[in-house]
Amino acid sequence: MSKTAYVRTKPHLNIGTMGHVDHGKTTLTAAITKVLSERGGSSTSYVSFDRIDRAPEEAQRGITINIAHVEYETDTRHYAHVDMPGHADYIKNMVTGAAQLDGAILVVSALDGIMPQTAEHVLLARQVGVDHIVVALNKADAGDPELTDLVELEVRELLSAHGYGGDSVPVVRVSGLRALEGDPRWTAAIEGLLDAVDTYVPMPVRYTDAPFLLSVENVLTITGRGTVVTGAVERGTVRVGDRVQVLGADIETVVTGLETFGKPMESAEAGDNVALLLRGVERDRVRRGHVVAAPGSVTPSRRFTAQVYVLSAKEGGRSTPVTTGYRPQFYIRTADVVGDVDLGETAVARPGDTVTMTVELGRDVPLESGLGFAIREGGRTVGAGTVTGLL
Ligand SMILES: Nc1nc2c(ncn2[C@@H]2O[C@H](COP(=O)(O)OP(=O)(O)OP(=O)(O)O)[C@@H](O)[C@H]2O)c(=O)[nH]1
Ligand SMILES: [Mg+2]
Repeated sequence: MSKTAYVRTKPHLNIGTMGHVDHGKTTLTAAITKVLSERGGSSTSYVSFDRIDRAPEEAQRGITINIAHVEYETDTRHYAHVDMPGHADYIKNMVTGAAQLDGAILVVSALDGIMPQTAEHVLLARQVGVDHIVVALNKADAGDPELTDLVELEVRELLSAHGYGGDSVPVVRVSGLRALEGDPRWTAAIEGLLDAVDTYVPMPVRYTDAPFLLSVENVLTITGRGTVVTGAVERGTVRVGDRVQVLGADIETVVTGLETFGKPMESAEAGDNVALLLRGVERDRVRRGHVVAAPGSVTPSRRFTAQVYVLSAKEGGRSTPVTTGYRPQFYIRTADVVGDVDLGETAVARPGDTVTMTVELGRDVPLESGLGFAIREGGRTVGAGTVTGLL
């Protein structure tokens, strides 16, 4: 563990790259850190492509599987950036990662245009509450300008169709590859992209005064120190020495260490990406999807009413209706839980319908009105909903 403490000098935001497989998300992520690391006065370190795509399984298959986090700093902000997987199988990770995003960079290859996962990621971003998207039209070095114009129109239309105001969304033509090579035209384009992110993605409201809550994304063991959970602080503040409850594991313990990007910190607040060292907790007691919270501040439950949009077949959803007794997976914060659907008098929900339903989950999870979730079945997203009441 590094000894240099994290110093909060600029507002912190969580953003990430999303988009179809091979459109250049990881290359662009590396290019952003390179351009910023070479800019005077920035504390950003360059993170190479290989270090972002680093899990052994990823190198073998050449696709991003786990969500990689990098950090960088512009003149006005500190960003944690998740490089999200493009492959359809890894949407589950994407749901987890995107849930914490204040904004996203949608990467679209100027050569290929909109592909199935481009559309799916925009839809998911909407569902998990990402309100601001900036588009990187990547591979602009290789694309024909007129075709690139068409791709831009297409992307704006897609964004408008999902309520993102496609006419006003910044679309920046970039080349992650050429910027990594240091070509001045394309490093300038990366600067332009970052300016668009700085100005277009607003600083979100952070609920720092609320009781602490963090949904566990990952669990690790640090030899000699104990069990660490990682994730984004959803609300509140946590300090070293604070008592916390781990919902799902039924444990109450004390936070004995706090870190962000390998740097120790005294206190973490809403929006921060952190690792929490938990006293005396065995590694296998805690899992992704559990929630760490201020003791007594949340009560898990399993029955709720929800407003749900059932995706149409065109959006990658089902082609047949959903009926009472349907039993899909519910993705709530970082949890993935099976649930029974009761449609009451409606009885049938057709693809494309918005319906009210009652859900009974397979286990208790912290729920509250207004919480968003995704419904998945057989590896694809089939619905998106919001909790309207607890039963
Ligand atoms: N010409 C050109 N090629 C690029 C550019 N950016 C990326 N590529 C190439 O496109 C391929 C895919 O790039 P990645 O960065 O791995 O794409 P990705 O979106 O992260 O892919 P997944 O993580 O598997 O979804 C690689 O061969 C890159 O070298 C670019 O700006 N211009
Ligand atoms: Mg990648």
